Amino acid sequence: MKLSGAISHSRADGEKEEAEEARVGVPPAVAKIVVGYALTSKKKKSFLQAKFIRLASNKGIEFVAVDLKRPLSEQGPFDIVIHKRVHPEVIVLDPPDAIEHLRNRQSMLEEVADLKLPDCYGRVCIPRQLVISNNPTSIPDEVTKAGLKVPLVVKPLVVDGSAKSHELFLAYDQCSLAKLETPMVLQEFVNHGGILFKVYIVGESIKVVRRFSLPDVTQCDLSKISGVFRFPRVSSSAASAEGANLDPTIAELPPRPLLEGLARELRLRLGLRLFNVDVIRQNGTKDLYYVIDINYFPGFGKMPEYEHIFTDFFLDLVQSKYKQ
Ligand SMILES: Nc1ncnc2c1ncn2[C@@H]1O[C@H](COP(=O)(O)OP(=O)(O)OP(=O)(O)O)[C@@H](O)[C@H]1O
Ligand SMILES: O=P(O)(O)O[C@H]1[C@H](O)[C@@H](O)[C@H](OP(=O)(O)O)[C@@H](OP(=O)(O)O)[C@H]1O
Ligand SMILES: [Mg+2]
Ligand SMILES: [Mg+2]
Repeated sequence: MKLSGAISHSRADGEKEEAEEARVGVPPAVAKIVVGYALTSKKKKSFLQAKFIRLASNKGIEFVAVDLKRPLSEQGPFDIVIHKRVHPEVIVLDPPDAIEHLRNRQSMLEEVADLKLPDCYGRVCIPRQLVISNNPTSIPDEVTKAGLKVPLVVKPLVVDGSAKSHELFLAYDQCSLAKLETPMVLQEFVNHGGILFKVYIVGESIKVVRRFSLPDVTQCDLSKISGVFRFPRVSSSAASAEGANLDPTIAELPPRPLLEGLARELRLRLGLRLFNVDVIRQNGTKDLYYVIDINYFPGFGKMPEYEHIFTDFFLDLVQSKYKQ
């Protein structure tokens, strides 16, 4: 099969003809790269948009669903396989172990905490956080012992693509935390002027966009409010922060060299090529950044120019394999 072999040249003639017949809408002369995908139907809808399929098809790239119930060796042949499921037969892009690392909100940020980036363009760190695995009644003590300050963002420990794993709360006091479901991560809330930077990484390309985020919490809020409050997925909402009339000092993008260094290091340390990083800048500072979330294969369909970035990425992947 074609997973580790060269593109169409490795096929027997009969096999080649059969494969080309199955490629609806792709002229045989340009059909060169078959990308197998094993994605949830939600992910398929957000990623495989008509415009992208058209553009890729014009450049000889075709997408074929991987049938998870059949051995991969009976399918394809594929040049590239993309997936967002741990599936033992398919270890192509990216390694399941490396993806697994991002399915836990504690391990996902460990590499960022260990980074030693030069700080000429700013510092990058992570908020203080604590994992609570069981016995919610001991939470207030554990929080005090860990020296965590309210407000706290409460996040499910495991991120598995379900809506529940994106159900987040903001806690204004420690006592109310006892009623929440474990295992969870308690992360210090960092005031950041209500703007978040989503840094998308596709191989060596990076693309950064602004998104709306949670507003700052003041000392006055803290003295008046108590309890835990569920909050919606602010940064994924349809309204874009890109066109909004934002305070330039808050909305100014992080320096490009800082993001490039961060992306390069994370790509190497995580061993992943398709992910995004949520970055905020602490309010009142010019250069103190926090990474609060890393997502494997996020909503790339919302990344500007994703069709071109992915098409180039796939072409580069295949070309470098040839060179090797
Ligand atoms: N430590 C923090 N300080 C300030 N705001 C935060 C913090 N953590 C999360 N937020 C806010 O909550 C939002 C959701 O948090 P997070 O990105 O961790 O959740 P998620 O469910 O993994 O989101 P995504 O849809 O990006 O996967 C962030 O986009 C940001 O607006
Ligand atoms: O487009 P951004 O703002 O980056 O948000 C993404 C999240 O970060 C991803 O975690 C979502 O994917 P999962 O729901 O599979 O985790 C992803 O789901 P999607 O691919 O269905 O759009 C998005 O919600
Ligand atoms: Mg996020
Ligand atoms: Mg996330």
